[in-house]
Amino acid sequence: MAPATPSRKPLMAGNWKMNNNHLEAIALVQKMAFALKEADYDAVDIAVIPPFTAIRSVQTLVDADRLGIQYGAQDVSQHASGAYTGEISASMLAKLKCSYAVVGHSERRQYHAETDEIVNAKARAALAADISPILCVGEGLDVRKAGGQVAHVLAQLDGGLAKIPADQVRRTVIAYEPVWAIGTGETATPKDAQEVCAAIRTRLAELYDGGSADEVRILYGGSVKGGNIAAIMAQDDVDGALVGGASLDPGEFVKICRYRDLPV
Ligand SMILES: O=C[C@H](O)COP(=O)(O)O
Repeated sequence: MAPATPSRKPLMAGNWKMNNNHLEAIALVQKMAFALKEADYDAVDIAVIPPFTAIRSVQTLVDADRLGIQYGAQDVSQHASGAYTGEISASMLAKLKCSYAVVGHSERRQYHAETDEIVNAKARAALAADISPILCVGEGLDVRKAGGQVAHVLAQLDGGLAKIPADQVRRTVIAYEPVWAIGTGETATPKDAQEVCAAIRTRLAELYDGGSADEVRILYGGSVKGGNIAAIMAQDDVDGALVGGASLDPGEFVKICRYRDLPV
């Protein structure tokens, strides 16, 4: 597919998962902000995805210091409001000025039995609140070994994007995260990542149109670190990364954001 265009500004999103209380979150964002320069924000969208309990603290810090760091949530309810104990609605996240909500992360699919239908409802709830969903897709090791990764991922994509119109898909971010590469130290090769990300973009063009497909950012996730990000970002259809473990280390995450300075 076509190489990245200026309309696809790269996105580096740090998914902290269940790490960092609100005080630790403030300290981590302060360290990142101290290291990041204006030119970094110009080149790349940089986001942190803290636990719900830390979002308000991150917002306060970002607002007070006028930081260029964006932020989002790790999940969002499919419901608008009501008797859903423990859930957080998209409008609540919008009130905290979240730019993103991760939906369908493999850990949610695996430990909370989230289906493509639920993931789709969450993505639509986020979009209705003007929040960009980061829709995660990815195959397990058994599927990869059988060579079924593209079919598996495209089925998740079709399900996750159901009833989302073209004007909204442009604001959606897709994250390709092979489950076998998450937190394992195993990274997909750049070629593996490109194969699936290119297939995702081709499917977007089939479901919508070439223009929309060209605008959607497709991230890679799975053991991304400073040592492998440059080669991953050199792939035509990879527009950024959803970073887990390495995003907890401000020095490493800033290095990832500055992938252009690293050798491929
Ligand atoms: O959301 C992030 C991904 O699950 C990747 O996590 P990881 O970088 O720790 O492998």
